[in-house]
Amino acid sequence: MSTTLHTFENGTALAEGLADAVSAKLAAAIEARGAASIAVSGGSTPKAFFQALSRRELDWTKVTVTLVDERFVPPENERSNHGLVAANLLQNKATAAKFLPLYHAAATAEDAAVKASRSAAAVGAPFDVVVLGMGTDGHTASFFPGGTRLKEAIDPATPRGVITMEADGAGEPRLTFTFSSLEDAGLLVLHIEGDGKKEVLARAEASGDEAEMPIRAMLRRATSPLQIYWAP
Ligand SMILES: O=C(O)[C@H](O)[C@@H](O)[C@H](O)[C@H](O)COP(=O)(O)O
Repeated sequence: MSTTLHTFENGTALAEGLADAVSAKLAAAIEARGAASIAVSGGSTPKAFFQALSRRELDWTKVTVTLVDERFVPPENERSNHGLVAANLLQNKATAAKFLPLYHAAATAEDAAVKASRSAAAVGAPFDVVVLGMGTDGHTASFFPGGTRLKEAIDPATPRGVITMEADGAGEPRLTFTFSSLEDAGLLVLHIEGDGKKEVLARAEASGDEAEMPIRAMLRRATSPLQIYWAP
């Protein structure tokens, strides 16, 4: 498994550079098979990237956008990643894209995960683009240290799909694609910003258990080369 570090002078330059790389990959997929798929992460980091990507000239009607993970809340909840993507990515040119939610108004997070797995089965196998984030605890997606189903989530033998996850620090129950759903994306990206996250990455790249810093599963075992995008 290989990683490549792409360093930018600031977040704005990174957002534009990442939007260029992602839109090129999506356009190539549309050219090759008439469709493209992208799974993005939530959190605070990706907002400027989403806004830059939303302005790129693409046949967005052929693009399916989904989430790497989601909090088990409806889109109108301020914690919703769907809400974040709707407000920042599904705008401008990208308004025409299809969105595939992970959250479903179901009795339990487990019921929602089953529905999300079913609807996602026809989309990402593999995804054309996956953009991961990373928490200061070394989690990515909803692969949290101490997570209820972490071992299952990062096990390469676990099938593609969406599973639930609960963990201290995760807030609500989470819905997350499994490692096997994400690690072979056509373009696999880790987007982090700030010196603090750079230090967390350095710790993750050192020796230690994947369970301690689950981003290590991607750094060590992803099939696709991991493109790390960083700005101070
Ligand atoms: O739902 C989420 O929170 C994300 O998918 C999560 O994995 C995120 O990428 C990291 O927590 C980093 O979040 P920040 O960008 O806010 O640091």
